[in-house]
Amino acid sequence: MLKKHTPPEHGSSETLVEMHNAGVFRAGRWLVRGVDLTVKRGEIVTLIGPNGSGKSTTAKTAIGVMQPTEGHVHRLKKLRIGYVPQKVSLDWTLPLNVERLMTLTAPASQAEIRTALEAAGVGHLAGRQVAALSGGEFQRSLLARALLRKPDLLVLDEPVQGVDFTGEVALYELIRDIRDRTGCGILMISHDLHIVMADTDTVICLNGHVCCRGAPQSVMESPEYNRLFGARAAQSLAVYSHHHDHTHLADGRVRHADGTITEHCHPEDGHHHGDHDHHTGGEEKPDAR
Ligand SMILES: Nc1ncnc2c1ncn2[C@@H]1O[C@H](COP(=O)(O)OP(=O)(O)OP(=O)(O)O)[C@@H](O)[C@H]1O
Repeated sequence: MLKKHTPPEHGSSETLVEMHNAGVFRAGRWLVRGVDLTVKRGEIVTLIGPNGSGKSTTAKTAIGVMQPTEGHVHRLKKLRIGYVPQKVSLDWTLPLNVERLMTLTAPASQAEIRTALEAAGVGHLAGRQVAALSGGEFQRSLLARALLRKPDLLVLDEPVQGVDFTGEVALYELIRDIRDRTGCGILMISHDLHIVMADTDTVICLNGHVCCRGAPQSVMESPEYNRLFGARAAQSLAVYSHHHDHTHLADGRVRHADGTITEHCHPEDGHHHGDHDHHTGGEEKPDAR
């Protein structure tokens, strides 16, 4: 199992990227305007907002894939960025295994690939055809590819797309663990409004401009958020926080809170009442039920 590092103190940590009053004008209109955003080392910032509200545009501008028309973007010198885009263009009819997927965009050694896949909880899938992966396994493989760069800043555009609720929860845990282990900063985009991970330090709600921002709880309660998404969305927006009471090992067996190991989960196994942390990486894989 990989060793966890204590996350750095957010207050004193280095700023990785900073946007001041950034605006992007394309095809005769402003896609976003007036965006202020900061991501520090060890911090998780989540962009939420409806379709077309400018979340991807903001993230791409933050990492330099798109240039702002007005305002400023400052990135730390020699910032290493790991980016998982919203869409990945792959020819799904061609044979491609996970190991090869890892080196499509940049070369990497076998050892680096193995370490990254294990860190993303998919070490056992190296030889698997990409077309045969589940939604969660595919997202984890993309995450592993981004980790290959040993990023200071990880930018994840809808990392839980195509993943069911429990898989989503497990992926959020993995993302938090990556932050804890590496101390990287994370800029994450979420289009699903029903769950924002508890470890998010700041939620920025976009609607062509910054509608509101703050800690997840304060955004949920803000009148701007409620006006934009309505009372129903506000009711369903949950801040996710829980402990697992069991751990899935790489060979498929399950280790329980009392240390016993069984072939499968017990029907009564829960996700909300454990008293120990759920671990990912190393010889263990996260609970992705
Ligand atoms: N290069 C571009 N030129 C013109 N319009 C663009 C460009 N890129 C994005 N847009 C438009 O800008 C708007 C914001 O797009 P963006 O992808 O940032 O939204 P989003 O909030 O990430 O949406 P979604 O939740 O659907 O992914 C959309 O209407 C999109 O069509």
